[in-house]
Order: sequence, then C-alpha cells, then structure tokens
Amino acid sequence: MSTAKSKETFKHIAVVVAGGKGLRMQSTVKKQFIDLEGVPVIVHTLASFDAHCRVDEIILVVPEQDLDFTCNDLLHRFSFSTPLHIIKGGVTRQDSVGNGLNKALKLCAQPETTLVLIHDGVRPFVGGNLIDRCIDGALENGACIPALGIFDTVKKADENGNILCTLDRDGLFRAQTPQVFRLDLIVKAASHARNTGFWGTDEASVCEHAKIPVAMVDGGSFNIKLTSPQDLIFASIIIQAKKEAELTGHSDFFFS
Ligand SMILES: Nc1ccn([C@@H]2O[C@H](COP(=O)(O)OP(=O)(O)OP(=O)(O)O)[C@@H](O)[C@H]2O)c(=O)n1
Ligand SMILES: C[C@](O)(CO)[C@H](O)COP(=O)(O)O
Repeated sequence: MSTAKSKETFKHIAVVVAGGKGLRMQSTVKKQFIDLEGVPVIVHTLASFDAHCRVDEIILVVPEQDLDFTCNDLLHRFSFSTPLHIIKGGVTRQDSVGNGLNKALKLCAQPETTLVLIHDGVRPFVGGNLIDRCIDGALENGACIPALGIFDTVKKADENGNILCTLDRDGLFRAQTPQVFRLDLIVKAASHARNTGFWGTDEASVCEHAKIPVAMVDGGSFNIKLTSPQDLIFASIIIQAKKEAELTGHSDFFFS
C-alpha cells in the first residue's frame, strides 16, 4: 500500500453516488441522510474514503433538491481533508454516475492515468483494505470490482413464486462497490451504453456490455448496502462491533 497520496503515478478519484430516493427504505428521510449512531449514513461513507491515503479527490453526487442542504448544512457540521466536490445526480443511478464521470474528467489531467472508484453512498462500512484491493486490481486489469460468493441455495421461480429450477451457485457472485475503473475505459463503456440504450444496475455490467474485461477481488461481509429498513438494524450492530474490534485491535481482521 502506498503511504502518500502524491507518490502514485495514477490519480484516484472516488465518485460516491447518493442521488437516489431510497424508496425501498420506506423512510421520510432519504436513506443516505439517515442518522446512524449520531452520524448521517453518507458521512460514514465519505469518512472511509477521506481516511484512505490513496484517494486524492472525492466527488459526491446528491439529488438536485438536496444540494443546498448538503453543501450548506450537512457538510458544515463535518470536515474532510480530501478535496470534496458536490454535484447533482440524475434520474437513474447510471445518470448519477454519468454526472460523476463528467466531473472526474474535468478534475483529471489524463483519463488514462486516472482511476475512478465508484461507490454507493449507502455502503457506509467499506474498509480501507477493500479499497486497496479494488485499486490494485484496477491498476493491474483496468477494471475491478469486489464481490462475494453465495452460500445459500439459489432458486429460479416464475412470477407466481413457483420454483422452476435450482441454479448452480458455483460461479455466481454478489457484486459490491467500490467498482474501480480507468477513467478512459469507463467513459468509453458509458458512452457505448448510452448509444445502445443499455441500462445496468452497476458499472461492471456497463463494461461487460462494451466487452471490456472486469476483474473481481474479495468483497467485504460488512460492506452491506442499506436498502430495506432491516438493514438499519444490521448497520447499528456493525457499528457496535466495529467499535469493539477497534478497542481490541481486531478491526483489520473484521473489516478488511
Ligand atoms: N438516481 C440515482 C439512484 C441511485 N443512486 C445511488 O445509488 C446507490 C445504490 O442505489 P439504491 O440502493 O438502489 O438506492 P436508491 O435508488 O436510492 O433506492 P431505491 O431503489 O430503494 O429507491 C445509492 O447510494 C443511491 O443514492 C444515485 O446516485 N442516483
Ligand atoms: C451497484 C450495486 O450496489 C452492486 O451490488 C447494485 O447493483 C445497486 O443496485 P440497486 O438496485 O440500485 O440497489
């Protein structure tokens, strides 16, 4: 791992997307702004990238109607040492990422030597070692995402919930973020997606569609995405476990 932001040939820009409505969370406050043990979800997430020595700049994407609140209220209460740029999102996640990529293009000298770390604003427990694995994988392969295997038996069903078959879980993975790409590659893939009308739930699928190979590294068990109300209970438990692990010096083991 590098010890100084300026020592690497590549520039690393985190694009944290928090421009969604959080409908599945069924909360009056958008899930990225929900308070988790005294700190909003999005601030937990930003802090992970701010603390990482290889992250040079952070672009935060928020809903247009929350720009004022984010710039003038939320981020006045918390400070970060990494340069932070706040921009508006779009209708879909892919649109929000697109806005983030446009901003990254303006911040970088050369897209060929810039890595973008595209991360869900609502994955607040991303660990430093996980960020390192993804960066290293992208430096080697151009594109790299974290993923975890599947331990449950996986069924395919029809629209009425009747089981059609059991899928072979070998070779199936759950994709996480940060998904890290050389900026020139992901910009090319995003433009191909736009031109062909492709829509994907993550950026790896946008690359796959453009036939750009994407490598995988181990994801993190605690790197959960806060999607439904139950996830907030898991989040509180994780924060508690993290505090205890830090006290006993085991946080690297648990949160790698
Ligand atoms: N137009 C959008 C939609 C989603 N996201 C972000 O993408 C991440 C993952 O998306 P998801 O969990 O699906 O968030 P929402 O779209 O907000 O949730 P929902 O689908 O339940 O409405 C979140 O950090 C979300 O804020 C975004 O930046 N812009
Ligand atoms: C990007 C992602 O978090 C990877 O698992 C996921 O695909 C987002 O999907 P969602 O349907 O927008 O929650």
